[in-house]
Amino acid sequence: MSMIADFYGGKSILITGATGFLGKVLMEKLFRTSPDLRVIYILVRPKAGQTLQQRVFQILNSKLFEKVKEVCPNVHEKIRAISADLNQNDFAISKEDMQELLSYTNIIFHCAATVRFDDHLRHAVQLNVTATQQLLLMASQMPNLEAFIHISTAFSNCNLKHIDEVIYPCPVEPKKIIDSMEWLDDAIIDEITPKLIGDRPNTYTYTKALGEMVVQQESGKLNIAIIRPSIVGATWQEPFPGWVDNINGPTGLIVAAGKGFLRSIRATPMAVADLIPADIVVNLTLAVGWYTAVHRPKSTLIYHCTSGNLNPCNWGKMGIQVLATFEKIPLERAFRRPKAEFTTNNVTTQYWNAVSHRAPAMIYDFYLRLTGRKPRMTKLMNRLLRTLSMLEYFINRSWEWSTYNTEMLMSKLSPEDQRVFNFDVRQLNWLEYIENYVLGVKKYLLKEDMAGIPEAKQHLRRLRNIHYLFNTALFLIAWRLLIARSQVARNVWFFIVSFCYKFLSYFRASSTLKV
Ligand SMILES: CCCCCCCCCCCCCCCCCCCC(=O)SCCNC(=O)CCNC(=O)[C@H](O)C(C)(C)COP(=O)(O)OP(=O)(O)OC[C@H]1O[C@@H](n2cnc3c(N)ncnc32)[C@H](O)[C@@H]1OP(=O)(O)O
Ligand SMILES: NC(=O)C1=CN([C@@H]2O[C@H](COP(=O)(O)OP(=O)(O)OC[C@H]3O[C@@H](n4cnc5c(N)ncnc54)[C@H](OP(=O)(O)O)[C@@H]3O)[C@@H](O)[C@H]2O)C=CC1
Repeated sequence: MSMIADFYGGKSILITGATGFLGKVLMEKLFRTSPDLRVIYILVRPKAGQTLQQRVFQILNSKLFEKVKEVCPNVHEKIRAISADLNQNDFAISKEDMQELLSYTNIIFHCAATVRFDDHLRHAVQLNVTATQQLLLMASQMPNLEAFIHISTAFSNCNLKHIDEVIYPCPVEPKKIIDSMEWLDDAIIDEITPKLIGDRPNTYTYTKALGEMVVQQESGKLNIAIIRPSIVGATWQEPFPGWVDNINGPTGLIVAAGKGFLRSIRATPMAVADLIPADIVVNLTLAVGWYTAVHRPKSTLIYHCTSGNLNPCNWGKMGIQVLATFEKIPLERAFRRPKAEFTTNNVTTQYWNAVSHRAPAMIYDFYLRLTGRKPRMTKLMNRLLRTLSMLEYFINRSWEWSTYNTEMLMSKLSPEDQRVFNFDVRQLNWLEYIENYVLGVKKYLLKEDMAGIPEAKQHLRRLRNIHYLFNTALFLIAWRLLIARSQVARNVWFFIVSFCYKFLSYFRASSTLKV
C-alpha cells in the first residue's frame, strides 16, 4: 500500500501551470496513482483561440493520459478548470471560483512560470515573483490548506558553483523590485536589467531566485517546500518512456540536430549535463507534498532534483548518443545529415557557424530563389544561432548541487513508496534514457510515423550523395581557378599527373610481364 498515493485520496489539489510540460506529467501521475482524489483545480488561461474546456479536452485526449483513462474513467469530472491569468490582479478569477478554491484546497503545486530566457524583466517579475506572492496570499486564506509546493529551478543560483539546499538572498529585496516595476518605464528597466541580474545569465534565473525569496518571506504559518529541478527532460519510465511535447531545454537542440540544422555547438564535452527526467521531478514533488503536509517540517525545506552528483552524464556523451540514435532512427525530411562538432573557443565556433550553418543556409536560399520560392533558411538559421547563444551558458559549465534533503526524504519512504514514487536517479541508464528521449521527440513531439524510417534513411543517402557531389565540384572549381592563376599550382598539378601516368604505365607493364 502506498502511503503517498493514499494521502492524496479525497484531497482537493490546486495546480498552476497544469497546461505546461511538467504540470501535465504531474496531473497524469496524480490521477493514475490516486484516482480517488476529490478534485484537481487547474488555473488556465484561454489561449490561441481555444476555450478552457477545449484546452482541457485536448490534454485529456492526448497519448499521455491513455493509462489514466483506464484507472480513472471519470477523470473529466475530477478536473476543474478555472479561468485565470496569473498576470492579472487576483488572477482575474471570478468571485465564486475564488470562494470555492479558498474553501476546499488542501494542497497547492505552483508550477506556472515564464521559462523564457529573454523575457522582459517586467513580465518575468510579474509571473515569477508577483504571481507567487499573490498565490501565497491566497494560500494564507485557505483554512484547509496542508501544503504549498513551489517549483523553482536548480539554476536560480547559477552564479554560484556549489549550491546548497538553502535560499541565497539577492541584493535587492523582491518587494522593492515588484514596486519599481509598477512605475518604471520599459527603457529604464532595460537599462537597469543587467545591473540587477548581475552575474546571472538571464531574467529567468534572476526572477526565479526572487520568487524563492518571496516564498521564504511570505510563508507565514504555511507549510511550504521548494523543489529545484535542473534541466527537465522527457519522461524516463512513466507513464511511458520518452514523452515530451515542447522544445524547451535540450529538446529543441535534439530536433535541430536530427533535422540537420544544428551541425556544430559551442559546448564543453566534459561539462556535466544535469538533465533530470520529468517523471522523476513529479515523483519527488508528490513525495514532498506528502512529507510537508504530514510531517510539517519546522522550516521551509528545499529539495534539489538533480542528477550530477549521484549519476553524472556529460554533454559529450549525450551528443554522441543522440547522433547514434539518429543513425538508427532518423527524422523525416532532414535538411542535412545529422552530424555535430563540439567547439570550445570563439574562433572555431565562428568558423563552424560560417561553414556549417550560414553557408549551407545561404546556398539553399539561393536555390529557393532560383526555383521561384521564398527564401527562409537564413532566417531560421539566425534564430537557431540566437537560441544557441542563450543556451551556451548552461552547456559550458558544471555545477554541484547538494542533495541532503532529497536523500533524507528517500530514506523516509516505505519500500512501496520508493517504488511507486521513484526519484532515485542512480537507477537511470543514460544511454537507454537518451535513446528513448530521441525516439520520444520523433514520436510525440514531431508526431512522425515509425513506418517512415526507410524513406527517411533513403533521404539521408540522397543527401550524402549530394554532399559528395557538391564537395567534388567545389574542389575541381577551386583547383581549376588555382591552376589558372599560379605557376606553382600548375607545376604541382603536372607533377601529380605525370606521377599517376608513370605509376599506371609501370603497373600495366608489370601485369603484362606476369602474363
Ligand atoms: C551537436 C549535437 C547536439 C545533440 C544534442 C545535444 C543537446 C545539448 C543540449 C543543451 C541544452 C541545454 C539547455 C540548458 C537549459 C538550462 C535551463 C535551465 C532549466 C530551467 O530552469 S527552465 C526551462 C528551460 N527554458 C528554456 O529552455 C527556454 C529557452 N527558450 C527561450 O528562452 C526562447 O525560446 C528563445 C531561445 C529565447 C528563443 O526565442 P524567440 O526567438 O523569440 O522565439 P521562440 O521561442 O518562438 O523560438 C524561436 C525559434 O527557436 C526555436 N527554439 C526555441 N527554443 C529552442 C531550443 N531550446 N532549442 C532549439 N531551438 C529552439 C524554435 O523552434 C523557433 O524556431 P522557428 O523555426 O519557429 O523559428
Ligand atoms: N522545463 C525545465 O527544464 C525546467 C522547469 N522548471 C520549472 O518548472 C516549472 C514548470 O516548467 P515547464 O512545465 O517546463 O514550463 P512550461 O512553459 O511548459 O509551462 C508553463 C506553465 O505556466 C503557465 N502560465 C504561464 N503564464 C501564465 C499566466 N499568465 N497565467 C496562467 N498560467 C500561465 C503556462 O500556461 P499556458 O499553457 O497557458 O502558456 C503553462 O501551463 C516552472 O516553474 C519552471 O521554472 C525548473 C527547472 C527546469
